[in-house]
Amino acid sequence: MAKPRVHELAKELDPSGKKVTSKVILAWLKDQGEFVKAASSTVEPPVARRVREHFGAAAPQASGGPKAAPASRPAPKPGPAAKPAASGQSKAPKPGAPKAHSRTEPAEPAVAESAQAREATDAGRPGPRPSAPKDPASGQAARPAPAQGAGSSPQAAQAAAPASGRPGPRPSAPKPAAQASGDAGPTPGPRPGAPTPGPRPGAPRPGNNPFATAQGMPRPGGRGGRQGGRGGGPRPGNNPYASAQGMPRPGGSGGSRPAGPRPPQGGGAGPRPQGGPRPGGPRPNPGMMPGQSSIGRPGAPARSGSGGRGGRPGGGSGRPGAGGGSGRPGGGFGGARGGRGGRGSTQGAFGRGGGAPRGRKSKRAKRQEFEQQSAPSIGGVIVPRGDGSTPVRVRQGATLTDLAEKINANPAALVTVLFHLGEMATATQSLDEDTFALLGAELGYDVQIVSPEDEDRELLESFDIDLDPDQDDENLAPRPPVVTVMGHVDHGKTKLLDAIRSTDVVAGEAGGITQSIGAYQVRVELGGETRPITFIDTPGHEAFTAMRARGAEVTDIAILVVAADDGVMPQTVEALNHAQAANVPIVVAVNKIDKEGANPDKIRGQLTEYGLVPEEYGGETMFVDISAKQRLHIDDLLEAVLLTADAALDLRANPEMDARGVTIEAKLDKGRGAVSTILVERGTLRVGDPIVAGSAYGRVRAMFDEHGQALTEAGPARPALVLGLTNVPSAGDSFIVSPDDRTARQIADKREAAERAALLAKRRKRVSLENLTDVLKEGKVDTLNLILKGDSSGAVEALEDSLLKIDVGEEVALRVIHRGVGAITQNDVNLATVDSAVIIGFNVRPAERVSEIADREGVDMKFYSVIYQAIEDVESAMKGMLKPIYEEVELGSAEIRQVFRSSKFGSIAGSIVRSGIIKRGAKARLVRGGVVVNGDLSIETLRREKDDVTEVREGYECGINLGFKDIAEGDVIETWEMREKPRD
Ligand SMILES: Nc1nc2c(ncn2[C@@H]2O[C@H](COP(=O)(O)OP(=O)(O)OP(=O)(O)O)[C@@H](O)[C@H]2O)c(=O)[nH]1
Repeated sequence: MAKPRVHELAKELDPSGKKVTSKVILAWLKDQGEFVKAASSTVEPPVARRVREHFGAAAPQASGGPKAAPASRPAPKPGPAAKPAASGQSKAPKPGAPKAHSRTEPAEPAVAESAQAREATDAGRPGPRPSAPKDPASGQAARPAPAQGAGSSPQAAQAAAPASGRPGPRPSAPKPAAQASGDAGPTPGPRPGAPTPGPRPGAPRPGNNPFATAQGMPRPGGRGGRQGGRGGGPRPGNNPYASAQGMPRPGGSGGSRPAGPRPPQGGGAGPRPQGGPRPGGPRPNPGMMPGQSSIGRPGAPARSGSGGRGGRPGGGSGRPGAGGGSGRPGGGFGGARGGRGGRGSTQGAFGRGGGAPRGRKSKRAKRQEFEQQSAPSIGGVIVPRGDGSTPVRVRQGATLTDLAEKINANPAALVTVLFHLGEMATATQSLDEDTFALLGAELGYDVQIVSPEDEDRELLESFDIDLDPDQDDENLAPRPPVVTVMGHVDHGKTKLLDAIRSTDVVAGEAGGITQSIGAYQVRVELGGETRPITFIDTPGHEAFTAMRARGAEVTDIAILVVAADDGVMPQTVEALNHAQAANVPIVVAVNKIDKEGANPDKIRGQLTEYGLVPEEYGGETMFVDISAKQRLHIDDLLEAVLLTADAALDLRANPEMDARGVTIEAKLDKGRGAVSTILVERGTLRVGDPIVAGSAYGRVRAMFDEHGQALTEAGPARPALVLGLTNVPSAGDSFIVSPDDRTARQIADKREAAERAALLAKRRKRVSLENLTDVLKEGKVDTLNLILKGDSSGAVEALEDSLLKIDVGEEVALRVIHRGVGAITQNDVNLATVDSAVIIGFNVRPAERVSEIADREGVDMKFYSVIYQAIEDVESAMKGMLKPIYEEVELGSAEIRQVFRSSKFGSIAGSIVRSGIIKRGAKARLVRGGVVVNGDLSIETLRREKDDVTEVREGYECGINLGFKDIAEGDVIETWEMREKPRD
């Protein structure tokens, strides 16, 4: 619908052009605060409607014509009308009646109805209108302000107001003249703060300017009385749909203040506007926002129900203007809305909308209050409290944030609580079990750390991998026993294992056991049948216990070696204790019976004291006298092993399932990558199977047995060398065949994350408030943190064991914070940076660019190829006696681009110098994939083109002869020289 122009409206309203001229309308509109410039200006439909209402009523009257028609009246607000009706005044229209007026429509019928409405409204309009008395003299002033709220349609006012003797008849009907003069605005409704609806300032209200951005925006407060006619509702501007219109104005006492709490207005004289928020009205709430409240709240009376209140005569109510209840008194727009509200739609929606949130908020607030009341306050923070035994499961290496998530607390609050308990930790720092226990006890939770085994089990279960052994008899088949040899130092364990290896009845066919793969199988003749026995090739209970500590209980039977010439020694006892603790049956090998002074009976007697009673003494333990050196009675020993297994154990496993087992040993091989010796416990491992071992995963590329023979499959208790893992697992890591490669990778990743978290938990510095002072005081007391990297897990373990045996008194402690197989990585350097650790590389070198990072971070890296040197250095360093006589100074490195074989010179490395200088005669090492292939080389010859040179600089190509054949493209030649370094 096109927007009408002012002159069109004038013509429409008064075709004669005598009274209602464009000028008059313009003046009125300006007075109303509308932004209109000239007669040709368009006005928004709601404004046009108000013009029609105003002049539609006024013009005819003025002209003496019929009050007709075009009037599109504001909704006469049924509510107030209803009340008067109920009060018995005349034939008040029913609540619904005003509806007829709520439409902008020319209505002859409206005239008739409006009479009723008038009466009703007037009757119900108790309040003196402060603004009204202004100019009663007009004679036409009987017509009340159009803004008188619900019940006060202009028409009604016209007819009834003067006669009704209302206390404050409001001469609101602005006389055209007055309007024209601009000093007596129609002021549809007074406002509380503006009892006198004063003349409007001349400034046009921008609400009618479609380009104005500030329509209806807060206006400075000085406009108090101006818009009284708008009743309590905020002025909606000229756009009925603009949500931003009619925003509350700061300090504005103007009538547009929609629903804010107002001071009570006294008695009937109160200038309270119609429809304005009631003094005792609602507190501000979202529902009172302009645009909502203006309709929902002030307009509320428009509803038939609440209209009663709105229309209640002012007597005693102190709400003089309450009759207006509509809140949208004069505004045609508001009235129209009010009319809808009268049907309960808009009003209801907005009205409820205003109230509900308040209710919800209140509930929430109450709940929060309740929760806070029930929470303990420790260190001034609020933390939810458990009932003392509420179980909370957290993984190893969990942080306060993890715990906070489980108990629905704020991590920062937990940090505070912990601090008050004397422990300092950040929210994201991994904590150990004790700390969680402490915190849990304080807060009423039973914090349980999920054990690594449980965690792993849960992890595998999450991938639908069930670790429970198959107990179904039908599926089980006998398997060989797995045997570990234990005993005191030098009692002949290694010798015995060698002797056993040579007894393999089929070794001859396969060429004997050619390589040590960490475990091997021998076949033994017993009772006419050939039976295999699997031996773990790492003697000693340390390895056995280390495996157990990792959850790998692979050993079925232990052979306890005791030298007959020596007797039971401390480690003999330790070993038998470990075996007994693991419920592993023991077969005693009384060794060195060939030696003079050997007394096997003495051994039997001694061991009886430890619960190992020989069969010949009526016990259950088999003792076999042997000589490992002379390979005497080895068969008897193996037979005893089998007999013990048969007697004491049920060695069966299901070979028809996906394989599971344990990694016995693993290392990084120069040419073959990660090489792991695994022992299958159940099922059958086949080439091609995707497997995951600890945090290593991959596909079985190839398998070999201890004879170097390729295997296509390995059944229960079968040790095998496996190629194909992407990285090196740790000894004792269990392995499983996974459904697919992807699952294998995911499991490995998750295990790695768990390991990292556990490691972080372990290396948390245990500094507490109690011991902080001590630690500071003992500044000289330090811990030497070490990170060990080596080319095989065995080497790393050996190095660690040896290092930890170093005893340098109580002043200095040594801690291995990380160990691993393979090149030194950036992660290692990062860890060393955090914990001020020294990195020890045994036969390994840093990965690419890692030296640089270590240099930058000031991380010390030491490289060794002989264990005792490492031990010596560390020991000296700890004793403060390490005199750095020489230090290795890197000279430069070259990458081999091509290898030339010459019968005369051997292998020549066609290389390019990558960094520094390569000098003839310098010491060199050959590095392949981060692993030192040979660390004891030197640059024997150095050539540029065909010339012998003494040095070649970075970026140049050269030919290098290392005097070493096994060189390959991609290898790196690192050179260094030893320089004396003064001890600082
Ligand atoms: N006469 C004699 N000597 C033996 C016998 N068994 C081992 N030895 C010797 O005892 C010494 C130690 O033997 P190992 O097999 O290295 O003993 P071990 O228990 O493995 O020693 P550690 O690895 O140090 O724990 C070696 O010199 C062997 O030659 C034996 O039956 N008779």
